[in-house]
Amino acid sequence: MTSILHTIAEHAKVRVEEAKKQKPLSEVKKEALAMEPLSGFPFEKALAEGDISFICECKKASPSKGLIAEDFPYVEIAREYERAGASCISVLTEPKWFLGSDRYLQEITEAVSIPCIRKDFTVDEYMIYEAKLLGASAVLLICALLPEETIREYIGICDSLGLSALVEAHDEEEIAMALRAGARIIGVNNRNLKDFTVDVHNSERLRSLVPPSVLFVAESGIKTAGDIGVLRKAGVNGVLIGETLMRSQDKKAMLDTLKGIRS
Ligand SMILES: O=C(O)c1ccccc1NCC(=O)[C@H](O)[C@H](O)COP(=O)(O)O
Repeated sequence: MTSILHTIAEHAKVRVEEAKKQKPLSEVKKEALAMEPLSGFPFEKALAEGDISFICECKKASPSKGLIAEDFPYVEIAREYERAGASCISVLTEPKWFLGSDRYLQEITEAVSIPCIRKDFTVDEYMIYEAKLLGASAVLLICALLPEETIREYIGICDSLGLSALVEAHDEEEIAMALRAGARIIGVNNRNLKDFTVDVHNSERLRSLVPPSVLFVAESGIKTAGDIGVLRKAGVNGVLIGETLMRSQDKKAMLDTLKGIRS
C-alpha cells in the first residue's frame, strides 16, 4: 500500500529532477563544496548543550493537519523563536503538503544566528548540497525512506560539508538501522508517518535503545509541560515542536510554559 510518506517522497524525486534541469548536480555540488565547511557541527553542538534543547519549527501546513498558519511571517516567527531561547530552528521546505519553500529556509538562515535544519524528504544527495547552499546546518534523513547504505553515504556527504544529519526513526528496527549507519543524532518520531497516529510516549519507550554517545531528539505531538517533563525524565537531549508553537500567538510565552518556567 502506498503511504502518504512515499507519495511525498515520490514528489520530492520529481522536484529534484526539475531542479537538476535548472542546475545540474555537478554544479550544486561544486558550489556547496567550495563553501567553507561549517566548523564544529553547530546543530549537534546546540543539541548537546544544557538541559533539553528546543528545536522550534516553522511549518505553515501539514498533511495531517492541513493549513496550520494562514498568516505565516516566517522570518518574524524564526526571530521570535531565537529571542525566546530556541536552540535550533526547523524549516519545512516541502512545497506541496507543507506549503514550505527553499526561500523560507534561505531567508531564515540569513536572519537568525542559531542553527537551522532543512526539514524535507531527502531522497537524493542533490538536496543535501542544496541545503548547504541555503544556509542550513542540518538535514533530515528518514529511515523509512532510505536504505541503510544510503543513510551511511548521505551522512558522509553531510560530514564533508560540516552539516549534521538528523536520522529519523519510528521503531526499534529503524533505530538499529540508524545506529548501524553511523547516525550521531537520532530523532524518534512520535507520529507514525504511515497513518498519522501520534503517541507522545513512543520516544520515551524507545529512549534506552540509543546510547548516550548519540544525541536523542523526541519529535512530534509535544503539547504540554507535562510532555516535556516525561521526556526530560527519560533523558532526551532535544525536542522538536511544530504545531503547538505555530498555533500560539505568543511563542515565547508558550516556550516558557513548555519549559515549566511559566504556568
Ligand atoms: O506532520 C505531518 O502531518 C507529517 C506527515 C507526513 C510526514 C511528516 C509529517 N510531519 C513532519 C514532522 O515530523 C513534524 O513536522 C515535526 O516532528 C513536528 O511535529 P508537531 O510538533 O506535531 O507539529
